[in-house]
This record gives sequence, C-alpha cells and structure tokens, in this order.
Amino acid sequence: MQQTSPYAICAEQVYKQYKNGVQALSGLSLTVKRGEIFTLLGQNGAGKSTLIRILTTFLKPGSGKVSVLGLDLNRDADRIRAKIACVSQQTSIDMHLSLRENMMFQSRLYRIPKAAAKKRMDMLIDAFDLTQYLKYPVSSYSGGIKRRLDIALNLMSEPEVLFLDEPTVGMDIQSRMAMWKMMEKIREEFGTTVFLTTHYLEEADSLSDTVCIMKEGKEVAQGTPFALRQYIRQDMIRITFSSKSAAGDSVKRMSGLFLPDRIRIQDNCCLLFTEDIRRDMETANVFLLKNQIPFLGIEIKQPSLDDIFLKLTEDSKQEACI
Ligand SMILES: Nc1ncnc2c1ncn2[C@@H]1O[C@H](COP(=O)(O)OP(=O)(O)OP(=O)(O)O)[C@@H](O)[C@H]1O
Repeated sequence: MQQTSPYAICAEQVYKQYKNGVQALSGLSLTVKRGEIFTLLGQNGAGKSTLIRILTTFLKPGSGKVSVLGLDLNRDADRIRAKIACVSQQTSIDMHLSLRENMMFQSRLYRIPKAAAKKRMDMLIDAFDLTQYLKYPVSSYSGGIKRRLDIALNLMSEPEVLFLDEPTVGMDIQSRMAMWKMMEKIREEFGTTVFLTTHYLEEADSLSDTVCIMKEGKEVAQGTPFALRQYIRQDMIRITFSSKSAAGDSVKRMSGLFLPDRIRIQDNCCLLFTEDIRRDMETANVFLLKNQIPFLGIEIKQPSLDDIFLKLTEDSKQEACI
C-alpha cells in the first residue's frame, strides 16, 4: 500500500544550469508541508522562477531529487501535473469569453463532468467574491480582478498544490489585501498547499506558515516567520539621522567601535546588530554625545523579516535551516 507523504514537496540538492552556462540552482533543498502556505523569497535572479518551473514539471533539473505529493518528478511527471496548478505572470484567461465561459472551458481541459464543474464554478465565484463581475466583459476587469479570476480558474481542477508566481506584483494595497484573504481561504477551506513567490516581505511575514529565503540558487534559511526572527537572536539598535549621508558619515566614525558586519545603513538610519544591548547602547550613546554627532533618535528594535532578509542575502557565509 502506498503511504501518503506528509510533504507536498521535497527538493534535495537540486542543480540547474541553463544552456548559456548560467547556474540558476546550486544545490537547493527545501521541504513544503501539506496544507501550508509556503513562501519563497529571493532577490531578482535568485532562481525562484527556475525552481517553480522545475516543480511544475516544465523544466528538468540537472541533478537532485525532487518529489511532489510523494511522486518522483522524473518518473511521475504526468501524475504530478494532474494534481497541481500554476498561476504564472501570464494570465490564462481568454478575453473573448465571459467569466463563466472561461471557467467551464478550464473544466473541459481537465475533463470534469459538466454538473460537477458547474457546482465547483458557482462555489469558486461565491468564495472569491466574483459574482458582482459576472455582468461585465472580462476584458474590462482590473489587473487585481483578472488575477483573482485566474486563480479561481486554476482551482477548478481541485489541485492539491497551487503555485503562484508573484501573485500580488504591481497591485494596489486593497487588491493585495483581497489576494491575501483569498490565499488564506484556499488553505483554510480547500486544504490546498500554496507555494508562492513574492518580493514583498510583509506579505511573507503575515501570510506564510513557512518562509524560505533563497540566494544565488540555494536556500539560506527556511522556517516560520517567527523562527526566522529568532534566528538572528539579536536585538538591534536603530539610530536615526537627518539624512542618509549623515547616517553614512556617522557609521564611518563609529567603525572602530563595532564590527563592520554588525553595522548597516538603511535610509537615514544606522542599524546596529548587537548581542549585548545594554553595553552597545551605552557605547553608541556615549560616542554620539561625546563627539557631538547630531542624531534624531536612538532606540532598541526587534528585527523584522526585512532586516533578516537583508542580513542573510548580503552575507554569503550565513546559512541556516530552522
Ligand atoms: N531560459 C533561461 N536561459 C538562460 N538563463 C536563464 C533562463 N531563465 C533564467 N535564467 C537565468 O537564471 C538565473 C535565475 O533566474 P530566475 O528567473 O529563476 O530567477 P528569479 O529569482 O525568478 O528572478 P526574478 O525575481 O527576477 O524573476 C538568472 O541569472 C537568469 O538570468
């Protein structure tokens, strides 16, 4: 009897080199639990889209072991394809068809019986608040509504894993919030595993069960947003100056006091990563006052996911699995 894997996705030591010699993945490993929202974060060119193309069977890895829903990617690509759906940057909506026609067309691609397809369509239209748009032509929808419809289309086949490549890119805050609600609904009500990529850190923070930070084709950290924050296990001191150049000048002057990898400039602030908050707070305060360096404020700050992302993606020596 085949055992059900607790993991939706397992990738082990995946390498991928394109024909032009670019090494897009360099030994990437990650695990995605069934039913969770998993977010992949990485700078441009980190290899996120390459990984999605591999996991959705469009691209073969050079080497490494990948299983999706317990099925081996090399042996069972067809079976995997039947159980997943992928919403990419290019929408799969046909602008000449109505909303309902688009959904029914999708159901025919998956050979879903008509009555079942109609039931599923009505449920999805209701679940994702699309009813009010039924009377308008699809071509008139805003980008956010088109994206919502695209996701609904991809859910017609009841996929077990839904891949979303930057689902909220370029959206205004209202549309992004509607999209977050939609993703939570997909996880809560349908039990679908959601695998998404994003550049928005606050999105990863508020929405994800697990976040994986990628750099240069490899994971640098994977864990819950909370665990990632704990990973740094460092408080931060934030000193605010009147301008970025004032912050830069002060950091130069303080360079003898703190190790270079403990100091970072962010906008008009200087961030000090510290393991001894009292000692370093006193050192920084005394230095600033003694040298009459003008500053607007000094405070203790918990690192955000942003700070962790910057720290991990800037420091190539850091690696962590949480
Ligand atoms: N078809 C291709 N042929 C050759 N090189 C490619 C191809 N697709 C991607 N690359 C290169 O592989 C590396 C990883 O690209 P990928 O698109 O996977 O990164 P990404 O993290 O998705 O970036 P972005 O956030 O900008 O979409 C980059 O250096 C990119 O230029």
